[in-house]
Amino acid sequence: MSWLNSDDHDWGEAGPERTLDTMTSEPPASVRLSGLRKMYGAVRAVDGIDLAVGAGEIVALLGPNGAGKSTTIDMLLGLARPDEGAVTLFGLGPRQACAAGRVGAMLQNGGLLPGVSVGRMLRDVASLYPRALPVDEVLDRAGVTDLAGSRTDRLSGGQRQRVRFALALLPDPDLIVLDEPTAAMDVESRRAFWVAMRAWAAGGRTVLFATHYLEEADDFADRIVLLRRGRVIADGPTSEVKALVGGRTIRATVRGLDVSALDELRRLPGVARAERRGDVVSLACPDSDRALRALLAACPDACDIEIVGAGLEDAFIALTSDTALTGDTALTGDATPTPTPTSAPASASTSRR
Ligand SMILES: Nc1ncnc2c1ncn2[C@@H]1O[C@H](COP(=O)(O)OP(=O)(O)OP(=O)(O)O)[C@@H](O)[C@H]1O
Repeated sequence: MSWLNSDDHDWGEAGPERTLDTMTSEPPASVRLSGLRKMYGAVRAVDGIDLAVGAGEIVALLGPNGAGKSTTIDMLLGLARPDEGAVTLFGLGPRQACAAGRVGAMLQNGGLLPGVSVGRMLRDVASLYPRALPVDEVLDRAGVTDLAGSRTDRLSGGQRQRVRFALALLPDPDLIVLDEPTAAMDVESRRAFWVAMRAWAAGGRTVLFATHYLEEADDFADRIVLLRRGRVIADGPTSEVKALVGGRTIRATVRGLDVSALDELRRLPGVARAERRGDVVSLACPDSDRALRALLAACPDACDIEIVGAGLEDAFIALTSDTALTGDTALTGDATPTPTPTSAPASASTSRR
């Protein structure tokens, strides 16, 4: 794991910090980020992130390229120094928490010891932890028993990822942090990875992972934190993040619809946008009940009607697109209500900057 040879990042971590966690009798959060900022030259990679992740939560960090996910994870693990703000893991500084074996990490470019077998590397690394799982068990859990005798520098990209997963499990951590864990895996490996991950997390352990695979976040995470330009723009249960972009789509077959009739559908109450493909119209609806009543009144012959919830993909694009920032899109446009901390569901929060 990269922090094992991260001497170049040795910037003198302080002892346990006096955070809210350490000043109360509450058990400390698995992860607490307070006012984190990081600049690379003129680039604001991370621009004021506050985040608390409780024990047993599975949190997906989502965001477009360059949103600041990897930089956040690097600071969280003590691999990069924040310009401002603080990180605590279980009430400890990140390097202390990692050294104590409380944290396992799987990074995009985390190195593997070269020139040794996978089994040998795991045994060597295990000896560095105060309490490590037996190597055979880790190989089995990560599904890489067949790779135990393979040299680490002769693995494929997907195999390397699975071995990195084994390394992350090795200290029997309470928290696993994963940066795009399945990026190089084929479909079968990806499926097997998430099965193994679920089994591991079922014991109430905490998982924080960055991904571009929205389906993975939807399938696996309890909570989604959406980043854009180094800031948190939405944070809440998956279903609530989806709800932030305003509801549902109504699809119906309406025969003989011309352009002016489509314009009329766009103006129906409860409808934000209308599109047509052949005879099938799709209406994006912040208020689908109202929209359906209006559609049936306007087009009594409409048939094959279906109503579907907003997908995570829609939420992701709407919340992170450039136009979302300018305030003229589905997030803030005329027909779709702007999600704000008061209009958003109780436990979801958003901020627009
Ligand atoms: N070492 C670095 N030096 C200079 N700029 C950097 C460095 N690391 C990251 N950046 C910049 O900081 C910003 C955030 O990058 P980061 O890698 O954290 O984003 P990300 O959300 O992980 O992106 P991706 O999904 O593409 O991996 C980007 O603009 C990136 O170019």
